[in-house]
Amino acid sequence: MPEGMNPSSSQSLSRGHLSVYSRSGGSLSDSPEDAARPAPAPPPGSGEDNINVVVRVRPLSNKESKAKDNFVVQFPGNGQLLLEGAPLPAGGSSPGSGNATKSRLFSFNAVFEPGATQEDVLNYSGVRRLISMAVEGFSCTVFCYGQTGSGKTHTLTGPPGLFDGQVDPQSPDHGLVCRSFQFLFQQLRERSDFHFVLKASFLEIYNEKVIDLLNPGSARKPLAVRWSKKSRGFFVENLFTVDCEELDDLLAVLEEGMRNRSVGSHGMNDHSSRSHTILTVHIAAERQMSEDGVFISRQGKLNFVDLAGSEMTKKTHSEGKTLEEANNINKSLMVLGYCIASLSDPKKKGHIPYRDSKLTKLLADSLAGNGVTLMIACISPAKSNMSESLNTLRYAARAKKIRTKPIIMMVRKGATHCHAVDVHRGPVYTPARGLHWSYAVVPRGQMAYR
Ligand SMILES: Nc1ncnc2c1ncn2[C@@H]1O[C@H](COP(=O)(O)OP(=O)(O)OP(=O)(O)O)[C@@H](O)[C@H]1O
Repeated sequence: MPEGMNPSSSQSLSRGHLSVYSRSGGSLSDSPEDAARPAPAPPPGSGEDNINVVVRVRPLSNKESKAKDNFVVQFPGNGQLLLEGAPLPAGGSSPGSGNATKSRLFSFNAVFEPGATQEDVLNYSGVRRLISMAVEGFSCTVFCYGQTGSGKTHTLTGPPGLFDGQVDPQSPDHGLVCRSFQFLFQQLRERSDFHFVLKASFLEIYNEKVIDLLNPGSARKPLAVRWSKKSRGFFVENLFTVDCEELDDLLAVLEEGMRNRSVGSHGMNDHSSRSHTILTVHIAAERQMSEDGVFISRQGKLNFVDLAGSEMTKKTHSEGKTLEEANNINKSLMVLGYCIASLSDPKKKGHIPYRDSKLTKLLADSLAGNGVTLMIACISPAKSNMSESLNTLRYAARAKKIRTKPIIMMVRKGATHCHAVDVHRGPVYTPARGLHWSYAVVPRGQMAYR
């Protein structure tokens, strides 16, 4: 148990550490065995996928325990979470609702109780399936969302200090990123039918500026975010990408980025991320399709996004530089909130304000494009953080309604030329094999994920 956390708060939970909701045929809540299998095809005809959402509740911190803060979260099971005594909005329809409270029940793909380990999060959040899908050519994103000090960085990379000095890759404190890298290489070793090429990049968005965390020699010179007509998405110009042949190379990328990112201290977290970070692993899988030198290359992607936490500056006692950072963090999270609200409301079919922040430009494809996305909402169980936890859970519940259209991106390379094609997985009939799931290569622009 890392320093600063109250061990008794996790011991007080007797119902196990995980509460999983398994949709029939759903893609999350996988057992380790399920997740190790290749990602199954989505149901025929759907072509769409919901953003999967899990919640992690951290233990009470020592500070919260010392202040005799109450533990206000209950775990009824089945992916449900009950927030006790949440305030009703002032001016609500019920009489006297200004001071009134009500317990609120939420339902997610999985809920991790305070005693859940880092390994539990790898095994039961659905991230193993996401990695399998990235290997197959899908663009996959894991992002952590929540108030400052709620455990986002702890969940993705581990507790503070883990990357100072010599790093032990076997440390039980490692978060989802290091564990995912190990699982990814395990998957690649099992796929000898493809030749894989991995590249990684690591950036942060600090005060609305994109900084390359792998190229600090550039004196933190901000990079431009541009729109690519070809890929119909935003990208960061001149971002450093590193070839990663071995697991150690990916771990070196993680360590380097973690050392270079912006961290600060305020009233609610001594090691607070002052920026949003995005670590991306590009996974190109190439296979020779015919004797005459035609290759198919699948272009998968795995993004790990550690969002800076929303802050009530009164509570964090931010001032000067920390206040400027907090304002930028809150502003970009507000734009993200607008985007999530618009995307989750089927009546709002119009404009989504992606262009209003660098963060939403770079997350646009994960939120509503062709990607597969997992959101990990992190909350504190303390009564003093009730309204922030309620906000996070509302965001998370909204995000769960967003639907994306995952597709595999492939490039077909001939012996003398190379051109892009779109590839679909779906039912194909051949006399030899009958009806079976397979890939179909179609000219760009005639995409249909079936
Ligand atoms: N599940 C957990 N178990 C044990 N300790 C935890 C857990 N989650 C968070 N912590 C501890 O709580 C503290 C704050 O967590 P962390 O820095 O990850 O929060 P954060 O949400 O990333 O905050 P910020 O937005 O300010 O960066 C850290 O010391 C971390 O190790």
